[in-house]
Amino acid sequence: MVSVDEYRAEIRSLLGTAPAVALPLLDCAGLVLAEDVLAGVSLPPFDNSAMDGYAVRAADVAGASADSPVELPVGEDIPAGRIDVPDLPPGTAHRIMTGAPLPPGADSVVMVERTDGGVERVRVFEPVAPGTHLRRVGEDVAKGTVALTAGTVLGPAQLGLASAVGLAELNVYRPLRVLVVSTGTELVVPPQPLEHGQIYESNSITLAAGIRALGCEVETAISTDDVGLFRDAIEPRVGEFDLVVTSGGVSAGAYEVVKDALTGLGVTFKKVAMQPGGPQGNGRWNGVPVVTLPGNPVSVLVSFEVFLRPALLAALGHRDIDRHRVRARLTEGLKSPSGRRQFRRGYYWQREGQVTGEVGPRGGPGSHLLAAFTQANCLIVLPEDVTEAPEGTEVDVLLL
Ligand SMILES: Nc1nc2c(c(=O)[nH]1)N[C@H]1C(S)=C(S)[C@@H](COP(=O)(O)OP(=O)(O)OC[C@H]3O[C@@H](n4cnc5c(N)ncnc54)[C@H](O)[C@@H]3O)O[C@H]1N2
Ligand code: MOO
Repeated sequence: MVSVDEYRAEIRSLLGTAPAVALPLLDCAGLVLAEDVLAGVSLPPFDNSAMDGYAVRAADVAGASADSPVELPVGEDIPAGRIDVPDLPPGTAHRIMTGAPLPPGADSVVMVERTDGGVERVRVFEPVAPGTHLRRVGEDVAKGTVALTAGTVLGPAQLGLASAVGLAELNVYRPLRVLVVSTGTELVVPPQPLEHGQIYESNSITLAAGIRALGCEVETAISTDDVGLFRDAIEPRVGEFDLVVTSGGVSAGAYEVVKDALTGLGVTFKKVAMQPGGPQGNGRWNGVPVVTLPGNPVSVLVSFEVFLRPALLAALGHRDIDRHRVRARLTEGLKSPSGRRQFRRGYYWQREGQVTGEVGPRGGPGSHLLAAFTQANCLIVLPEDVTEAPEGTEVDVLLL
């Protein structure tokens, strides 16, 4: 048996790191920047107005008040987008809009609300300090400096900034193309009718949804437990993918299609000291990384959480690959098999003012209890040397 930590490392090194690729900004959402981005322009690119109003010299309106306004002739209109910006002669104002370039000579902007809004001449009711309502060139980003560092996860703010500094594409770690294969002669794809002895297939949707949420591209396939049919259906497609993930057919019985088809082709099967998710396999099939998960739906989810999710995140360039881990007190006693790390589905909460949260199990240890998983918000971790954890025991909890 290999330990959970050894097997995690094995899957991580199997998946490696995806190559970098240039993608249009919107296709980069959720992906990780592969290299630093230098700002090709300053932000703001020029001194500009933060308000709709009048560009003035502060000295010209120094004595203004509601009772004795200062009246200035209005020279020109400077809407946002005007590129031939006229100078501001002393003793005059230009009408200016938010985002418009500050005319040379002006040192501040008076909001339109502090004036009579005049078009030919304007009466100003308040003085302004020099620099008021201005946004200075380079205040946000200076041209030539690093606007986004390699390793940044690209969300709305980061992609907006990339566009703001003039980029249409970014170099990101390429989303992996993953083939998810469910195996089992008993499997029926909804909404086909079900015979007694058959079940509806669910692992492919579980895995595809989990993998796609990380930013990968996913296709799914279903195979019976016939080794020949499995090889004929899947092998020709393997080369199109960066990773193949199978579920089912890896344990100890007869008709273990994945084990039977891939043993001797570069995939090795082993037992990991965990529950659920004990029977596992991985390797390369025609050079393509393959991870073979056990078939039980909860084993699939737990294996995804413990092995695949962190390895995929690392391959996609993420640094933060682990779920947040907190300590919590069990609200119910739990039993765990000796020598195995048990991951129980749980619900974690923290009362106001409480330092350590509380956690209660959702469903039993059975790896077929998929509905209970949907009620869970965490995995409770019971270490290898723990066989009994009474109510009140402090445990590690992985927040999902
Ligand atoms: N004699 C032993 N029997 C079993 C052992 C063992 O060590 N010795 N290990 C058990 C454990 S633990 C697990 S986990 C399973 C893993 O078995 P397989 O990977 O071979 O999975 P299957 O037998 O194909 O399926 C298990 C279970 O899950 C259902 N299943 C499979 N695929 C799907 C799917 N795509 N959607 C929904 N449900 C699926 C399948 O019908 C079975 O009920 O082996 C234990 N046995
Ligand atoms: O390891 Mo199996 O995944 O316990 O049910």
